[in-house]
Amino acid sequence: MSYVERKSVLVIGGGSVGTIAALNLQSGGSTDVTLVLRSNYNAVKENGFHIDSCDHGTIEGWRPSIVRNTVPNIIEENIKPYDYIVLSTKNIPDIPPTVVDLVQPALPSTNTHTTLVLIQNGLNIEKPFLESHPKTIVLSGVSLIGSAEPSPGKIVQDDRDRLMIGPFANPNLSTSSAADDAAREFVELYGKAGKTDCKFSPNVLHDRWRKLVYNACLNPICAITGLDTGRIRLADGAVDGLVRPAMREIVEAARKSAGVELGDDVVDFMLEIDELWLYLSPSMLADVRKGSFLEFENLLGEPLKEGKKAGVAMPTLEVLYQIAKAVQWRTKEQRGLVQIPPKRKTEK
Ligand SMILES: NC(=O)C1=CN([C@@H]2O[C@H](COP(=O)(O)OP(=O)(O)OC[C@H]3O[C@@H](n4cnc5c(N)ncnc54)[C@H](OP(=O)(O)O)[C@@H]3O)[C@@H](O)[C@H]2O)C=CC1
Ligand SMILES: CC(C)(CO)C(=O)C(=O)O
Repeated sequence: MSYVERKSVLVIGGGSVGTIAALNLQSGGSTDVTLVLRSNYNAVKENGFHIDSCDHGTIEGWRPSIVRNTVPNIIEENIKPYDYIVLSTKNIPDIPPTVVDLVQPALPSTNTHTTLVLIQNGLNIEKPFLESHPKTIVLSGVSLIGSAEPSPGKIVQDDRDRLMIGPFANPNLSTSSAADDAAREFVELYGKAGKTDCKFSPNVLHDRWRKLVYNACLNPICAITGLDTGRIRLADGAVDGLVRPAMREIVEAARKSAGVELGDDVVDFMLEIDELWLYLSPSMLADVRKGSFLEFENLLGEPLKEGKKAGVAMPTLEVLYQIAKAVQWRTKEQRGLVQIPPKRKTEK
């Protein structure tokens, strides 16, 4: 009888993307998944997840092996280091806790066993971990899923899960072959149930810049205007006046700052990647509607910074960035994170 070693996976962030990741990993039958929840913890603990998925169908009352509302402290709780930690929270470096602080209890700085998988949008998201956890293999997960959590514990996935996994470059590791092996193994575990399209994709920088043509442009434009990707295509002049110029700036920034050639057709491709009649709300629009903080630094700020450093003129992205920052400030005020002087009448 052959013995197949089970893998332990900790998924931190059981929202729209993380729950589907946990479901794929658990359904494959070779992993034990622990899922860390926050605002939906009570709802899921009581009733499980209600999942309505174009890949998995409708599932009522789903739970992974373990559900908890804190990140395990593996030393204090005497837990064996996880084989993989998947981070699928929003990545919002301007709002505490940082992702490094969040993961730390389950991933000591000296870790060499656990592979960290970042299924998150944006650029330079691996950089803080390369400093805090120099010997940890960090994988990039670029996801093309369309998924939302309209109420706590209810996950609606209406666009197929396509996930590209590859290792982030890590100058602290002497060879890249262990990272390649970890990425390939994760792809196998994730796709084992046969419900998803998960691929090994070694050119992480290319994949991330390509996705930014969408996320740095449509996410903030939809979030700021309140229009989904179908309506923005129908709105008077918005595509030619706003979306295309923003997308072209990203294409140029990718070329000049990272040597990444995205090809002439990428703007049209990203504009039409969602069928118009899906009226898809990008995750940043969903966040504005929920009054949540925006992931604008990694999706917009980082590519803008890299492009400007390389001498690319990025006037559209600059304005989008400044507006997104003001929207973030509005949420900070609503949540009591900033204090303003009281309103006064003009003194005569
Ligand atoms: N949604 C989509 O279709 C797509 C999203 N992405 C990317 O995937 C990543 C995840 O996005 P998405 O799933 O949409 O986000 P969601 O907001 O739906 O889910 C994130 C989850 O992480 C939880 N979380 C956040 N911070 C913490 C914390 N400190 N401790 C514990 N839990 C925490 C949130 O809890 P709480 O509810 O309390 O905030 C929430 O449950 C993002 O980078 C996004 O850009 C990529 C492709 C498509
Ligand atoms: C556009 C989409 C849904 C791509 O899969 C995404 O990345 C997001 O909503 O942030």
